[in-house]
Amino acid sequence: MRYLSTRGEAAQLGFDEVLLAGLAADGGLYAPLAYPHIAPSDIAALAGLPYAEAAARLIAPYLSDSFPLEILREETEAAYAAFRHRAIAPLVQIADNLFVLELFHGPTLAFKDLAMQLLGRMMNHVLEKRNLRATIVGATSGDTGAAAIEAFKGLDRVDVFILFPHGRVSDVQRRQMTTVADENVHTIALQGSFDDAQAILKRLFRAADFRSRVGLAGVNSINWARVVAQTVYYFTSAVALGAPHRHISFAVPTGNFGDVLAGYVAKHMGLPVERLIVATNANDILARALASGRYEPRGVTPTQSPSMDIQLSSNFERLLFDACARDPAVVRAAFASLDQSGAFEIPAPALAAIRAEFEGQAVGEAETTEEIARTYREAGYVLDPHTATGVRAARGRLARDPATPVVALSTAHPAKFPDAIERAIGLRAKLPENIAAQLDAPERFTILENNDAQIAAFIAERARAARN
Ligand SMILES: Cc1ncc(COP(=O)(O)O)c(C=O)c1O
Ligand SMILES: N[C@@H](CCOP(=O)(O)O)C(=O)O
Repeated sequence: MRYLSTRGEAAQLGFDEVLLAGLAADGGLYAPLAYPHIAPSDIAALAGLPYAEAAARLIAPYLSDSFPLEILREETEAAYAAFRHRAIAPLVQIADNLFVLELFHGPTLAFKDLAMQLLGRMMNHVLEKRNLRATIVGATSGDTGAAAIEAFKGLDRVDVFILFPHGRVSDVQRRQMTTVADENVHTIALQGSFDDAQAILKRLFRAADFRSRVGLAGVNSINWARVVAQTVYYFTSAVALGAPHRHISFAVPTGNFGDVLAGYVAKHMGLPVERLIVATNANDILARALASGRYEPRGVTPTQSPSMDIQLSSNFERLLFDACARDPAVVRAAFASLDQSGAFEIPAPALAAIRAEFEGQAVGEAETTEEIARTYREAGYVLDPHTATGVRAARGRLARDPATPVVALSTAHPAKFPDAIERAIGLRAKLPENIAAQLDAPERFTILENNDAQIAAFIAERARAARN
């Protein structure tokens, strides 16, 4: 498989290069030349397979020769071996035709582990094969950072730098990142929002000198491998509910648009997906853009679902690219307009194509709290506040289409957000014991200003790859 940039001005690359490249040199995101087609009989054959085997079969068509199926199988098996649930991503029914897909049984209690545990192994494999070092820089609104640190800590070939918005992640999320003692892990509390952190990251990728000096690599959903690994649970959950013989809708708590994009990719690989419901919190740019056709960030509002406190959703660019018939000039014009005037209009045919597959719903703070309380009252099930936005949006969909099952992606364990849970149902969700114990270790992080030069200097000074 070869990959091209959404902005059309960077070289086409193979999978290994895309895995290490992160952002394309022209500022675009890599997308495969075509989505591989999985035949209905091959989808049906996923039923009953271990998650790791399903992952190997679905990811294999995206790779290059350096990853024969046997190596990929070893890596998927190792990636999911330590998950706390045998099914890896189990489904729980909470109402008629409404299912929660639990994606929080990995080591850091969020859906990021499902991709990151594999990405860490794949990246290490390519670095070893090429005898390279990498400097991973990641932006996080709370969960990607912990998952990346867990996946890459202690690896000799990698240094990890994570930028998180100072004071805007939950205590548990911050401690998951800052209590890790490994020397190759560096956490930066940025005086700014997640959007500021991601903007810095993208500018660092475009600084050619810095990029090559430190061997810059990215593990945000900028990295195509993250998106591909996230397609797997759409397949496994849909198959458990009767796909390919039945259509399924998915409601996805959305911020950077990586998770719901994976659902879209799964659909374009052949999975019968009825609707993709983009659930946002009060940071509702995606719901507004789907309704009005205008993509216009309005500044980030802090909420009880902090991981979704995002306005500039990186992966929307990949969707726009497809929706405008893969014309990179349209994508370049849209992002030039965003830079210059703070907004862009989605061209009418692209908007129609997007609306044919997606719908958006913004879920406010009071509704989120209400949803946690309602689901607990009616089903005895505790939702985390991110998942609650998805469940709320799923109920809206079911009111319009009661016949099609809706899977709401549960993106985090409720114990990561104990205050929100206590407010809603008066109970404090408990962390698994091994995780609670780790979080008591001393914290280690550096507060830095929202300033590219300062951050680049901090990274260059500490990155071992810069010293070779
Ligand atoms: C718990 C949680 N839910 C939802 C999201 C949103 O996912 P995405 O950024 O892929 O849209 C995130 C962050 O990515 C998250 O950490
Ligand atoms: N919500 C995310 C934001 C980054 O998303 P990513 O999927 O692009 O890594 C977080 O928790 O950090």
